[in-house]
Amino acid sequence: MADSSGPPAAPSSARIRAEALGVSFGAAPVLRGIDLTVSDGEAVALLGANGSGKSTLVKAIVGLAPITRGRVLLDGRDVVTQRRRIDFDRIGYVPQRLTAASGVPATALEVVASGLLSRGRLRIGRAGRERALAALDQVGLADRAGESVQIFSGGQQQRVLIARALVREPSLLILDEPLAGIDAASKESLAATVADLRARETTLLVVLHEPAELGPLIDRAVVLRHGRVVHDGPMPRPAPGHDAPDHDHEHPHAGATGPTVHVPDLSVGLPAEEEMR
Ligand SMILES: Nc1ncnc2c1ncn2[C@@H]1O[C@H](COP(=O)(O)OP(=O)(O)OP(=O)(O)O)[C@@H](O)[C@H]1O
Repeated sequence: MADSSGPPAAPSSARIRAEALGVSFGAAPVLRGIDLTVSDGEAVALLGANGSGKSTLVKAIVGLAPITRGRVLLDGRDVVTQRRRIDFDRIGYVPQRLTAASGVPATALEVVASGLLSRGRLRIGRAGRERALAALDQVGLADRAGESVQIFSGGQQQRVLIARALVREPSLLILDEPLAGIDAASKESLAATVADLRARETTLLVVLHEPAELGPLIDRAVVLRHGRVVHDGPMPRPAPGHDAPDHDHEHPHAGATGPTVHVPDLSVGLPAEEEMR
């Protein structure tokens, strides 16, 4: 069986481990030999220009992108060959640019409680509702629990979706651009949620658009460029001009306290953000 004859498990502290990971869509390689480790309790940001492969990498990590080379281990288990042995109940994933409003009228509480429906559990019950309310409280929306998500702003809907992931009390949470295109109040609330998760020692992998986002809450940044890791270390500090589309060079940062880092193009993708509005 693949489970018993598979390669040896990763060190126990590694929640996520990508080894020489390659993903291709048809003939087009999107990830080209990614090595990445996220250890237990770490908060790691994934950065890079539009199209560099960030979403594809997080999808591959949860087994939703076709792995053509290398492997991904979650808690030491291969996401392809040992998938059934991975405890996905403790792993939360919030994809990019979804809305919580599907066209079916549902309250925020109902959307969050739906995160508990799994393994044939078709009823939520009072305890489930209390957990859903607690998760909404974690994202600052407990007072809106009974309202329809259809009237929520994009940022509030994003917070509801994060609450739906949090209701299972995940010990590992993967967020794909949670701050993209959302209002200032929701950004502030999500930063507070992330601080709360850090206090609970939740392991985090968060795709971000700019290095400054969530800065002090992040332990390490991994920067992708054209499907490769070009930086894995302290959060880059882009100087003025670093967000120009053609900017890509190496130089020391005057007065920087941390090490000099290679800062690739981290340009903000305004069109993508506007899609959210
Ligand atoms: N299902 C797919 N089929 C074909 N190509 C895809 C698919 N998913 C992603 N790609 C391509 O892979 C490349 C990387 O896309 P990805 O969404 O991972 O980038 P990203 O870094 O997350 O970008 P953004 O910051 O704009 O979200 C893009 O060129 C994209 O068009």
